[in-house]
Amino acid sequence: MFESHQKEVFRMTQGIRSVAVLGCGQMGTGIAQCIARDARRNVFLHDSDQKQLVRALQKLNAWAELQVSRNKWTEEEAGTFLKRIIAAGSLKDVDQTDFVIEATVEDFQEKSKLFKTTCEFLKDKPEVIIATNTSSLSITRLAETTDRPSRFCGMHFFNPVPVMKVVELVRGAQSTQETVETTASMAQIMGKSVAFVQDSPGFVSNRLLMPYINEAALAVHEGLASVADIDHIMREGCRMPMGPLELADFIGLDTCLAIMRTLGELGETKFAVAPSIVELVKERKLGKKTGQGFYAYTPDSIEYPLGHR
Ligand SMILES: NC(=O)c1ccc[n+]([C@@H]2O[C@H](COP(=O)([O-])OP(=O)(O)OC[C@H]3O[C@@H](n4cnc5c(N)ncnc54)[C@H](O)[C@@H]3O)[C@@H](O)[C@H]2O)c1
Repeated sequence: MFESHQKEVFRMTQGIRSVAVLGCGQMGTGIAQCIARDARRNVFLHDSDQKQLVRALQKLNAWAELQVSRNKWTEEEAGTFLKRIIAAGSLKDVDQTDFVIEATVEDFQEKSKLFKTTCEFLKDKPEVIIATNTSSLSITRLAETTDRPSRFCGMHFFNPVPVMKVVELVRGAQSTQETVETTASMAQIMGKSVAFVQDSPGFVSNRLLMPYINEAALAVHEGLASVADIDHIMREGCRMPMGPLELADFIGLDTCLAIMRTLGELGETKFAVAPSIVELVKERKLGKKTGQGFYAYTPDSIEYPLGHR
C-alpha cells in the first residue's frame, strides 16, 4: 500500500525538474530550501527586490556551510544542494521551470498582477501548475486572475518551512483532481504531509490562529498585562511553544494584519483588528524581519535557523 503510494508520488512529480519560487522572503527562502534539499529539484528564485534575493542566497549558503561544519554533509553534498539553487535573472526565467510556487506579499492585487505577468511568460507551457502560498486569500478568486484556473491551487506552508511538516492544500473551484494530486505529491517530496482544506478565508490554520493573536494584541491594548507577561502565561501555563505576540512578530505583523482583514470577509465582528497591530504596521514595525514589532530585536537575532537535520 505504502509502496504503491510512493510510486504514485514519483509518477506525478517525475516531469517536474525545476520549480520557480516567486518571492524570497522568509517563506520563499524556506520553500526553496526544501525543494533543493528534500525534493532534490532545481529551484529558480525570483524576487522583485534584488536585496531580498541576495539575502535569500546568503541564508541558503550559510545553511549549507553549517551542515558541513557540523559534519552532517560533505563538501560535495553541500555543493550539490547549492548548485540546485539558481537566482533568476528576471521573472521571464519562469519559462524554464515546470512548477511555480508564489510566496510574495499577502495582497490580492499584488499577487494577481504578478500572476498576469507570470502567465504571459508561461504562455507556451499551459501544463505548468501555479501554487500559491497565500495564508488567507480566496484560491478561486486568485485562480481567476490567471490563464489557467484549472491548474492553480493553494499550497499553504508553515513557518519556518524547513521545520514545519504540514501543508494545507486548498482546491479552487476550478482546480482539477490532477492539479491537486500533483501539488500534494510535490509537497510530499518536499518532506511534508498534506491536509486538505476548503477554500475559505484563512483556511483552517489562520482562522484559528489569528483570532488568538488578535485577542493577545487587544489584551495589550487594554493594559491587561505586559507583552512579555502575556507570552509567558501562554508559554508556561498553556504549553504553547511560543507566546502569541512573539509568534505574531515571527510571522510578520504586515502578514498578520492582511490575514485578519481577509478574515473580516467572514462578516464576524470578532475579527476586528486590534489597534496595536494596525499602529505597528503603520510605523513599519513588522516584527522580527524589520527588527521591531511587539519586541525589539538585535540584528543577529533577525536570522532564524532554517532547520537542522
Ligand atoms: N510569515 C509566515 O509565517 C507565513 C506563513 C505561511 C504563509 N505565508 C504567506 O507567504 C507569503 C510570503 O510571506 P513572507 O512571510 O515570506 O513575507 P516576506 O515579507 O518575508 O517576503 C515577501 C517577499 O515577496 C517579495 N515580493 C513582493 N512583491 C513581489 C513581486 N511582485 N514579485 C516578486 N517578489 C515580490 C518581497 O520583496 C519579499 O522578499 C504571504 O502570502 C504570506 O501570507 C506567510
